[in-house]
Amino acid sequence: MTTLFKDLSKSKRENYISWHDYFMATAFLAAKRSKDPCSQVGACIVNDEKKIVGIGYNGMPIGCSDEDFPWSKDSIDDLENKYLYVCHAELNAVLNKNSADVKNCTIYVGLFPCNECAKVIIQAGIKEIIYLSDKHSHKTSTIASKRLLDAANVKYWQYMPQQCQIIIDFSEIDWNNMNQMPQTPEKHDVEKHELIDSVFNLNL
Ligand SMILES: O=c1ccn([C@H]2C[C@H](O)[C@@H](COP(=O)(O)O)O2)c(=O)[nH]1
Ligand SMILES: [Zn+2]
Repeated sequence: MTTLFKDLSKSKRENYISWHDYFMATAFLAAKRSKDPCSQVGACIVNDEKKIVGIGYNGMPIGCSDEDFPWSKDSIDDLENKYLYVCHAELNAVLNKNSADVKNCTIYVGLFPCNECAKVIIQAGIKEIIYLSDKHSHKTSTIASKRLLDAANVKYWQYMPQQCQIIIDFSEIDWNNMNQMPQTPEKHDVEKHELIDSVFNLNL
């Protein structure tokens, strides 16, 4: 008898995330590391093989403590505002690159790049910017940025994610399966077991 039903075990999952959502979500995940109380920005650089070659978020330079440098933005003393000190997400993503260069790459970023980042993007050879928010579009730094990017033929466009939320749920993992210890446990299996124990101890 021929079956009228599709064998689900043989079909691929349908609700996997798109490339654009994946790279933008990666930028957003990086932004979660930011200490900026007002704007957490993340950037993710991707090459033409869809490989991530750089990730960054806005933060104080190495050796400049997040505790000692200011995070405010409206002190009358410029030296007490973050702007003179913080490294922007795009700069960090380029500097953190794990490839020889980022020529012809695309950068995914939560906030439209400022003029300083536009210069870095252009000089690094990045050819496309995909951004979410343009909340500083009225600022001279954004207007100058667009002028630079237009002149240098760097494409930019605003992305609307296909899913408004992507939830990372660590408890989705198949703990039961991971818990099956082999007869002669390898070192990594013991570590896995310890991890499971510590997760359960945290009541996750
Ligand atoms: O191209 C950019 C522009 C800004 N940022 C960072 C720098 C600051 O930490 C915040 C902006 O702070 P506001 O309070 O929204 O002015 O965003 C960046 O990483 N890249
Ligand atoms: Zn910038």
